[in-house]
Parts: sequence; structure tokens; C-alpha cells
Amino acid sequence: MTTKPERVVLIGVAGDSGCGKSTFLRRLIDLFGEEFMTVICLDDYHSLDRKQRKETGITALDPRANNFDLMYEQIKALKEGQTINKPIYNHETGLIDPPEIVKPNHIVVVEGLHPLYDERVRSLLDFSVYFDISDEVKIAWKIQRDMAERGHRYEDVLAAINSRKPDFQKYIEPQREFADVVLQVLPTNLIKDDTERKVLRVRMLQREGKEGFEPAYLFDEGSTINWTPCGRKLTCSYPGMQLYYGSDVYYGRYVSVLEVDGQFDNLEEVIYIETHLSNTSTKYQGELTQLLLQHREYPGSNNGTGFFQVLTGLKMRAAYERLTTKEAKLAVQV
Ligand SMILES: Nc1ncnc2c1ncn2[C@@H]1O[C@H](COP(=O)(O)OP(=O)(O)OP(=O)(O)O)[C@@H](O)[C@H]1O
Ligand SMILES: O=C(CO)[C@H](O)[C@H](O)COP(=O)(O)O
Repeated sequence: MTTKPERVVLIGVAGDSGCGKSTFLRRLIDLFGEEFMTVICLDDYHSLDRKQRKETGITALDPRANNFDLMYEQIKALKEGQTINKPIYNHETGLIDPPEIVKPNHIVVVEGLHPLYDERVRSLLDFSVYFDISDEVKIAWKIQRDMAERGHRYEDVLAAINSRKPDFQKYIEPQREFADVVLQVLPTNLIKDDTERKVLRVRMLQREGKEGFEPAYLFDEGSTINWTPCGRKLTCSYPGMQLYYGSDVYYGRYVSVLEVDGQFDNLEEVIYIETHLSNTSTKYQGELTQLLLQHREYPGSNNGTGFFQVLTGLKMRAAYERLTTKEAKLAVQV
């Protein structure tokens, strides 16, 4: 950590395993810098180790396998600028290791299965995102990773996903109601009966009415737009690209929706899309494209997943700057 933070800004990153949280965290480091940001993985608050979960039949997604009281106390302490003695869940052994000391930092990211589950923890967060990956896409990603990189069999990957599903639906998915941004990743509408899942339809749901959060929009705020940007300024090979902007009601609240269906052939040309968006929270025209180009090798950089991950990161930076300036101004007034 660099200097002692005057105001710790807490960011929540929620979603199932294998949904792109780590990729997103790497993008956040580009915006905040490694020194400025500390990540707390909520797996460290598992109260049952792997053996105990197996014996009891309680999954890691079940709140009974997690210590929410300790999670709340420690996240609260960090937010108040105190050092904590955080437990460690060891993914290699499946055991709970001796705790480690974690100091507060300017940005503390709380990531994992349950950052928005416990009302007390949720209320501490300054900004949050939920990664909502549809089953079809989740299966395709997990199969690609676990088969290619971990040598698992197709049937085993599928069985693992299916065995998590009931608890996922009960305890993880409902958290999306509380997120400031929900990133939905769905099969494309551009290819009829697509089974490859290479081309994706990605939607960014931005909560309306949150203080200081100005949702990004396309062309004209509050309108409904369907835009086919392909042509002279954006190269699109089959099946093309379709953008959408409009508003919707999500869990009874208004959200602004941005959608990108399709993939970018040439990442440099993303600037064309960027210039038609407003409220992106960039510091200069082209910053969003620049950030995307910085890591073209990350999964999803050539489609809406990368694009909206960067935009969500920019919104988090804006929240950080707004909160810290506000606090600084208040401190001067006192
Ligand atoms: N946008 C994307 N496009 C294609 N594949 C992706 C994308 N994001 C993630 N993946 C695939 O999913 C895998 C997991 O991604 P990542 O490690 O970012 O997720 P995670 O939520 O942090 O997972 P875990 O909690 O299991 O570590 C990647 O290795 C990649 O195969
Ligand atoms: O969902 C998970 C992480 O987000 C893991 O399944 C959970 O942490 C349990 O870990 P393990 O695979 O070591 O039993």
C-alpha cells in the first residue's frame, strides 16, 4: 500500500466461479494501480472446509458454509481504516489456513460468491457489479477452460455445473437485484440456433437514481436506439454487430440498458462506438478504447464483455473520485 487512505472506497464484484471476475479485476488494476487496490476474496470466509462440506452435503454457495458475521466485522473495520487479521481458504488443500494481516487501502475490492448477500456487508459497499452469465455461455466457458487447461472430461464439467445450480439459484443469483451494474452475457441474436457461443450478446444494466452514478448512454439520453454501426467506420464480418440503448425495469427499479451483440474485427475501431457514447467517465476521448487495446489478449476483449467491463471500471473510478473528493472537501470544512 502507498499512503494511508483518508477514505477507503469499497467495491463489490459478485458472480459465480468462472464468470470473468478475475479478468475484470485485472482491468481494475489498470485503472487504480496495484498499490492502490487490495482484493479480498470472500472464499476466505468459508467456515466449512472442503472435507466438512463434503460430509455435510453443504456447498460453498450455501450461506451456512460461510462466516458472514466475521466477513461483516472485518470489511467494516477495513472501511474504517483498521487493519484486520483475515482468514485464508486454501484452494489447493481445501483447508482453512492461519490468518494473514490485511491493511486498509484506497480501494478495497470484495469479490466472490456473496458480496451482496448479507445486508450488512452490502450496505458498506460504495459501488457493485454482478456478473450474470447465462447457462449456455457459462457452460461453454467452463468447458473450454476446464477441458483445455485442467484436463477435465466434458461430462464431469457439466455435472459440476448442474450440481451447483440449485444453490446458485437460491443464494447467488438473487444478489443481482442489489448491484449497481449487472453485466449480462447471453447467446447472440445474430445467428439463428447458434451453439458455438463465440459470438455473444452482452447487456450492461445500469441502476438509475444512485447518487453520483450517471449511466452511460448512446446518442440521446432517455431515448431508445437500435444501431447497426457496421459500414465505413466499423469493419464487421459475419454475423455483424448490433447495438441497443434503452430503459427497462429490473426488480422493480429503473435501469438504463446498453447492449452490444456481435464482435469487433478491429479493436482500434472501437473508438467509433466510444465517440457515440456519453457519460462514459473517461478523462479523454478514446480512453475506453485505449484501455481495451492495452489488454487485447484478455478473454472477451473483442466483444461486449471486454467493452462493458472497461466501462464498468471507469464508473468505479468515477465513484472513487467523487467519494474521495467529497470526503476531502468535508474534511476541509470541519
Ligand atoms: N469474456 C470472456 N469471453 C470468453 N471466455 C471468458 C470470458 N471471461 C472469462 N472467460 C473464460 O472463463 C474463464 C474464467 O474466467 P475468470 O478467471 O476471469 O473468472 P472467475 O470468475 O475469476 O473464475 P474463478 O472464480 O473460478 O477463478 C477464463 O479462463 C476463460 O476461459
Ligand atoms: O465457488 C468457488 C469459488 O468461487 C469454490 O467452489 C469454493 O470456494 C469452494 O472451493 P473448492 O473448490 O476448493 O472446494
